Amino acid sequence: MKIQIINGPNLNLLGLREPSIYGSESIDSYIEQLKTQYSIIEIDYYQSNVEGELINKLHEVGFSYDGIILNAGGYTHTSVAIADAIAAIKTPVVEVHVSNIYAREEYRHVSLTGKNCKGVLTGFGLNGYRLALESFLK
Ligand SMILES: O=C1C[C@@](O)(C(=O)O)C[C@@H](O)[C@@H]1O
Repeated sequence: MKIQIINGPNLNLLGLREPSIYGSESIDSYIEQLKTQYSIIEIDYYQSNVEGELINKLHEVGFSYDGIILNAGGYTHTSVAIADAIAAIKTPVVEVHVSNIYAREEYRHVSLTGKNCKGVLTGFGLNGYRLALESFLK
């Protein structure tokens, strides 16, 4: 089984960025733990701060991988183009947010991308990535 994790803008700074909201664990060490814990799954990790690069990655893996876990960061609330890319590909996408977007500013309550996803996990911290991974095993 091949799973692609895609993180969008500012998520390279997880661990450093607003730790009261996003926690203090770095994403790189978290991904390493996931790879160790789920060694039977091929887990690839990609991060970009650039909208078009996220779309290119969705196209690249979206016809061959078994699942995509996407945290599009702030683009979640603004990007028609990423929502269209999710609709265009074959691989199911699970959307993840580290924070609970519904408990935050009103402009974060709308996810343009979530509608085209298999499901959305929000507010479980970094554990959301593991829960999303588990959802592909069932
Ligand atoms: O960059 C992010 C991170 C986020 O996607 C999350 O993981 O909680 C929530 C978004 O509103 C925000 O812009």
